[in-house]
Parts: sequence; structure tokens; C-alpha cells
Amino acid sequence: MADTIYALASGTGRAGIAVWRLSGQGSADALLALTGRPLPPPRRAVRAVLTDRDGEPIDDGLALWFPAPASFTGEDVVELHLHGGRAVAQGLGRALSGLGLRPAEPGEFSRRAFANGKIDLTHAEAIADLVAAETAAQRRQALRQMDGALAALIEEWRRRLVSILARLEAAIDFAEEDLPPSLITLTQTEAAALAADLAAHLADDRRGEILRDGLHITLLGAPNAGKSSLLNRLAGREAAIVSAEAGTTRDVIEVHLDLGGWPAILADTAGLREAEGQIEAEGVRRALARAGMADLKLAVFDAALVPVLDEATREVIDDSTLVVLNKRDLAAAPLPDRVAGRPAVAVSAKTGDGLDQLVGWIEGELQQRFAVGSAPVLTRARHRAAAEAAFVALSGFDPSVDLGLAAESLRAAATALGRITGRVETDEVLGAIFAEFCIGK
Ligand SMILES: Nc1nc2c(ncn2[C@@H]2O[C@H](COP(=O)(O)OP(=O)(O)OP(=O)(O)O)[C@@H](O)[C@H]2O)c(=O)[nH]1
Ligand SMILES: [K+]
Ligand SMILES: [Mg+2]
Repeated sequence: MADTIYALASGTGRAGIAVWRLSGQGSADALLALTGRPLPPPRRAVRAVLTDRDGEPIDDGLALWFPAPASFTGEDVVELHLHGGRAVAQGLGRALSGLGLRPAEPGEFSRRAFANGKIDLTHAEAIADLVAAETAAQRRQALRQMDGALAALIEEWRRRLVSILARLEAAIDFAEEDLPPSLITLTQTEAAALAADLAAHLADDRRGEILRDGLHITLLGAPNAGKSSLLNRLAGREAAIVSAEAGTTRDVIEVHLDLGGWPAILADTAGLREAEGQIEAEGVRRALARAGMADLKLAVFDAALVPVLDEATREVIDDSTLVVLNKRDLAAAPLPDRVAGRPAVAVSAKTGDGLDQLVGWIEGELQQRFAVGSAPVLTRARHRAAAEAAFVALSGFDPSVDLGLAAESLRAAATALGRITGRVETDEVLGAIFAEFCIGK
């Protein structure tokens, strides 16, 4: 029999109300012992005055009783709403441990819910994502996955695989000479259509994963172009050192931003030039490495120097770059609205002029590139790896050569897909997935 576990499900620290969760067969007895009263009706909040074994009062709060299997974990569950304070937490923890319950591991409630068939793995991951969501777009994505959008897609793919497999097995039962050729052709057509659907989802530019992790936006430009000043402006705080000295920034400095609901990680980097020393050279190396992994680059030029544009900065411009002409307050010459084929926006990090326009542009760019359509997306590298494996297995499907081998590739593809929802799982994978949860989830 599994242990009965407990945890503070709301965050630690002082709070008006703290929510505790108990799960397992000992939950009911624990509630009886704490209140000295019969169990309340299921799923109804009742007042609960809790005392420990020595009659020492712990708190006066609310209790809810969720008998198995109609609970989050599928086990007997008790939820307590108490006052959020350290002494209450200590008192309750001690009382529960004294009753033979043990503190839950991170993710243990969700893991039990999964083990009891209450949720699939994509749902469990969506709970973790929702708890971690920092922007509206992340929240929407997590909610959609929690609603079963991804799981339904995977199950649909599996169902198609199984139906092809069923046809193929029917074909295997025919003697070679009686085999209706249309049967084989049909499985080929269906397998090709499924492979195409998988490919279409795999060609999503990692939208789901990028949205989950945050978009990497990198500031690049010559020393003193004003990259750090721009970062500070966009972050609304002095995150990076600004000075008139060229070569101020060496390390990559990151700030997390919410740009119109899109989560972004904006990075400031060392000015691009022939470095004067080892440290600066390392800074430039890091800047370029960062440019390589950026989802969006902001090439920053000193507008006061226009029409002369820094060569090293020009070189990083590609079609995932927006050009920023900074220090427009100092510009004498008229400023171009395109540079190296990319749109250019004139701003002043000093006065704040043009910043709204820049942010609007970035948001528009993000919207265009990463907007999630109605199709559910793969939100983790784990999903992608499994879908890729299924695609590879399906690509090897050739019933015209050998029916047995062809059936084998279909089974391999189904197994790979089953890993996404957890129909097919290993302890190792489960351990990795649930370990990232916080306690009480
Ligand atoms: N007038 C004016 N000065 C600016 C503007 N933006 C930055 N500066 C000044 O330009 C100088 C360099 O700014 P930084 O933000 O340190 O430039 P950087 O690109 O980060 O420089 P490095 O880290 O050395 O590569 C500082 O003296 C800033 O005050 C602007 O829009 N207008
Ligand atoms: K500087
Ligand atoms: Mg700087």
C-alpha cells in the first residue's frame, strides 16, 4: 500500500490562507484524528478546528473530503484551508507526521494522479507549465494542453496507426496469391498521409517549446551604440552598466520581459569590434555565440554616425533581425527606414523616443512568427523526439517488400507516440518529468 502523503500546496511563507493536501488511504483517519469529529460530506467545505494528539490547538480552518476515486490523485484526498503562517505549518506538519503520514516529494500528487489514470503525461506537464507561466501566451498554451488538445492529437495519430495495422494484419492472413492488391495500396496511402501530418507538426519552428521557454532576443552592435541603455529602457531598470567608455559590457546580461504577452529573454552583449584584450575578445565571442542562438536579433547602430554604418554590425543582419538606429536625438542626417533589406526604427534610449514603436515592432514580429494556430503544438523537446521517432519508423513502412517488417514499423511508431502521453513509459522518464514539479503539485 502506498504511503499517505501530505504537503503545503500553496506557497510557503506568510499568507492569509494556506492550502494543504493529503492523499492516500490514511487521509480519512488523519482528518478524524485532527478534528475528533465524523468525516464531513464529500466535496463540501466544513469548518474544522484542528488539534494535535496532546490536545494542543493547531488552527481553526476549513476541511474538504474527497473520497477515492473522485479526487485529483484518484486516492482518498483531504484538503485543509488553514491560516498561512510558520507556526501553523510546523504544528500541522508535526501532527501529520505523528499520525504516520509523510511529506510528499515534488510532483508526487500529479504522479499518483497519472499512475491512477486520472491524467496523462501531457496533462501533468501542462500543470507544471501553468504553475510556471509568466505571461498570458504561456498561460494560454498551458491551459490548452491541460484541456487535452495535445493528448487528443496524439491519440488520433495512434488510432490511425492501429487501423492501418489492423488492415495489414488482415492482409497477412491472406495467402500470398489471394492478397487483394487494393489492401496494400490502401495501407500505403494511409501511412503516407499520416507521415505527412506528423511532418507538418514537426515543421512548426519549435513554436510551442519557444513559447514555453521564452523567446531569445539579442542586442548586437558596435561599442557605445547604446545596447545597454536600450536594455535598461526596455527592462525599466538599471540591469546593465552604461558608460561613455567603449567596451563596457563584456558578459551577456539577460532580463526577462513580457512583451504583449510573449515571454522574452532579452540579452545585452559586448560591443562588436576588434577586441583590445583577452576579456573583451571573450565578450565578443559570447556576443556572437548568443547571436547564433537568438530567435530575434536587434542590430543597434549609432544614428549620429549615419550614413556610415558599422560593418561588424551589418554582418549579423539576416531575416530574423530588426535594425535599431539609436541616439536619434543626436542624428543630423535623415535616417533610413531600411538597412540591409531589413526594417529600421529610429529611437533614443536617452529620451525614450521611438521606444513604443520598437516594442510594437518586436511584438508584431513575435506575433507573426510564433502565433499558435488552432492546431495543438508540441511544447517540449520530449514530445518532439517521440514524434520524430514515430515519423522515422513510419518512413520505413513498406508493405510491398515484407508485410511482417511493415507491421513492425507501425508498432514502433505507435510505441514512440505512446511515450508522449505516457501510455508507454519507463520509470526513468517519469522520474525526470515529475522531478521538475514543485512540492504539493
Ligand atoms: N544622446 C544619447 N546618448 C545615448 C543614447 N543611448 C546611449 N547613449 C550614451 O551612449 C553611451 C554608451 O551607451 P551604452 O549603453 O553603454 O552603449 P553600449 O552599446 O552598451 O556600449 P558597450 O557596452 O561598450 O558595447 C553612454 O554614454 C550613453 O549614455 C541615446 O539615445 N542618446
Ligand atoms: K559603453
Ligand atoms: Mg553595453
